[in-house]
Amino acid sequence: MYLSHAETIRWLDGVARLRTGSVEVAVLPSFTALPAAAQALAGTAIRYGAQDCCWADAGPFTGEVSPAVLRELGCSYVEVGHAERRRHFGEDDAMVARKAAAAVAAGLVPIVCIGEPGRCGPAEAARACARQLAPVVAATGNATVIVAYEPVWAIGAAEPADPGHVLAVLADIRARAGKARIIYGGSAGPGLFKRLPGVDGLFLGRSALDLRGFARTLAELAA
Ligand SMILES: O=C[C@H](O)COP(=O)(O)O
Repeated sequence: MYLSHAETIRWLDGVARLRTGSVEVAVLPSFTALPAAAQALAGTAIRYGAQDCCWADAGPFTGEVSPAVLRELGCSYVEVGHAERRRHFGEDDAMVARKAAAAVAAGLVPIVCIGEPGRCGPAEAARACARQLAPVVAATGNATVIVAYEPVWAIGAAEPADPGHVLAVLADIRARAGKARIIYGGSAGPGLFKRLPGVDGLFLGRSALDLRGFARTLAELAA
């Protein structure tokens, strides 16, 4: 919710012109921009998805958005369990797991956000992530899932978490997450990827809104 609708459309047009090379790129704009994303990204390798979904495909859930409808709109991915959903909208680990399972059932790849709420050592952070991840693993089985490790305190911050911390927590997540790909988010941007060996990708927030910075990050992932 950083951009207006008109700004989002201009941003999507810019994203469509990015050189992605071998990097898999997906963007997750606001629900209202998904048809525009379909149009702007048609003919590119860039996929798109949503920032949340309901745990049900249809029924009496006023204001919610169905994962089946997201698929109908051409989404490949849907983010579930972002820290802001957990903090402002009361989403708990069980609800996030239900959403992830509903996404899988609808043919979407869930991007499941986990992360410790406050600054702490890697062992405590790994315990918090394990608690959040366990119901998701139980609910999604062998399905394709992406785990976005986002230390909550690093979201919207001046700097990402220290790479040593990230890599220590990531090792524990990887041991619990089966074949899921694990990406890092939280003030990620240019210069970070090479400092996180073994991370499968980055989850960009603010830095992706600057298309020149987005392009630099993409070039680093492609290198
Ligand atoms: O949704 C985006 C992530 O929470 C990261 O945001 P940020 O890169 O602006 O800190």
